[in-house]
Amino acid sequence: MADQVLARETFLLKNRQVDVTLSPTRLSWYPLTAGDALHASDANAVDLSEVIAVTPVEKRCQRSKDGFSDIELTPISCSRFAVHYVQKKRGRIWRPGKVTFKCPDPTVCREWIDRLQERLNQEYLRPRRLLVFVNPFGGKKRGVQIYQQKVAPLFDLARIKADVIVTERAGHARDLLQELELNKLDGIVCVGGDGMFSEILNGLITRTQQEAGVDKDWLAAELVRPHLRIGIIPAGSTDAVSYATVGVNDPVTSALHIIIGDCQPLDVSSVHYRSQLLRYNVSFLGYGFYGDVVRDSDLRRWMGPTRYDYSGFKKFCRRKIYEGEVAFLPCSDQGSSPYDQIRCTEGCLVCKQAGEKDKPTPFNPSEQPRAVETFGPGGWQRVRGRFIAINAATNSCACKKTPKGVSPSAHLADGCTDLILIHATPRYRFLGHLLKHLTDSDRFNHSFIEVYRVREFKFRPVIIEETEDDMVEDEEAGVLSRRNYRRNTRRNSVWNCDGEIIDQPAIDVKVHCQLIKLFARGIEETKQSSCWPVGCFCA
Ligand SMILES: Nc1ncnc2c1ncn2[C@@H]1O[C@H](COP(=O)(O)OP(=O)(O)OP(=O)(O)O)[C@@H](O)[C@H]1O
Repeated sequence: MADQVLARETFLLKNRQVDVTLSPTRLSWYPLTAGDALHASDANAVDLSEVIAVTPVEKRCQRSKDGFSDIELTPISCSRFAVHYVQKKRGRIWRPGKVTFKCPDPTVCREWIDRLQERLNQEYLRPRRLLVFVNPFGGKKRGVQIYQQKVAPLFDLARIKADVIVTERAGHARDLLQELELNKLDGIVCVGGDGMFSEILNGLITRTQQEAGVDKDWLAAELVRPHLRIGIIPAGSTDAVSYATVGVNDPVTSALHIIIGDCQPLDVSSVHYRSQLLRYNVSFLGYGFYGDVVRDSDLRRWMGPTRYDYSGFKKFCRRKIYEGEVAFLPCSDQGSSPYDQIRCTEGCLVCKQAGEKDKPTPFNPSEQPRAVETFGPGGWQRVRGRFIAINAATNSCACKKTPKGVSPSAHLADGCTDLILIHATPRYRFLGHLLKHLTDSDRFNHSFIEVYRVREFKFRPVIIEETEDDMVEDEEAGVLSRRNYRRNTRRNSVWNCDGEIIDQPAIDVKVHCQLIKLFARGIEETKQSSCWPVGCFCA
């Protein structure tokens, strides 16, 4: 099928004759004259799935040939068409590329444009109509500029109709998603950071459950998958979701993934407090250190992205300890582990198998039980301890600061989250663990860290009584003075839920396998494979 020739013609490319062939999946061209090889940097084939658009080039300016006026420009009409396609650069960056063919006559040119356009129309995953939300205040406040200058021209080129809404307040996009007509859309795009993405995610899933009559507050509910895909144009401070699903935080790359209709399923965790849904989450949940950092940094938004460094340093110096109990339901796939070094890349087999196993069952509202399970039986395990941090990484959570992520082997769509328990330990050891996030080394190889791949977990904080024993133990470790010990053990932390704050410490979390789909394709393998998962300093 791939070798079948649909059309073949001789055209001019940069004034050289080329033999152009169209197959069902590729457009390729080769120089006809021996020794007339194309320049090494010129492509000589493109996959039709990665063609952005085909456009006629009606007129072209050429220098007059009379020899008297070099600078005089004469428009001449000619028969040309341009094929715009995705060019892959270093470090998983994509850019639009263009090749222009000159045809023997206008009829042939028209025929080729129609033929190529027809093939593109058959790419049914490509979006035709999108709803775009732009956060004008995310990251460096360049959301509107990024959309207008880098994204809108590409959407126009690809003939995508975009309805653009610039948000006026926090929560605006989430509220609009409850009322707007979504039926005619092929996807929703957010221009902003992780907080903005979280709004769209929560708005879309909530709307879908409402329409399907699913009780979102019921922890055991089988949630219904939204039919719309979400696209992320990164314009925030961290852009962790973009890093984890595309590999870079580059607006043009993400726009091109949207245009060609890439599709990446993604796990979503629902976070509950008692019998109430608090939020949906896709990447990171952190209590203790990371909860304190997000709470502190939220008060310093005026500092821009550097607020995370400042608050991180401050909270590291404080090193608070929180006591509590974690119960979790381990992943049913015995072969999958956070230590297995199997990285989730484009076309990941682990995610594929999880998706096949976890086909959604039709929803029946009459079957909803109301009982709320606490620390349930049936495979549940518990760990009680004094923790610096309790983290859950539903994907690698890679970002610029942590190129390989919080949990490098976590998967985008395996229905599990990696639960990382960091027990109380002296500062220098915790620092050793944190520094490993900057390198390739195994960040879990410490006696004070336990990691489990789980489908569900619950956390209950414990306000501990101070005992002599505890204090002696801490003093022996040389970590905390009595005064600090009292100060450090009394208060609860908050949860950092994809960069937003959840105040209730006692939460129940359940991962919903492949609940949503993004316009992305996962982390592409590159020749510089050591640079996984991108954003890596050498990319
Ligand atoms: N018009 C607006 N005015 C004020 N806040 C807004 C507006 N639109 C959205 N928001 C809120 O701004 C918050 C932060 O936005 P966003 O995530 O885009 O940027 P960021 O926090 O800088 O990036 P990141 O989350 O990647 O660190 C979001 O929680 C969102 O709800």
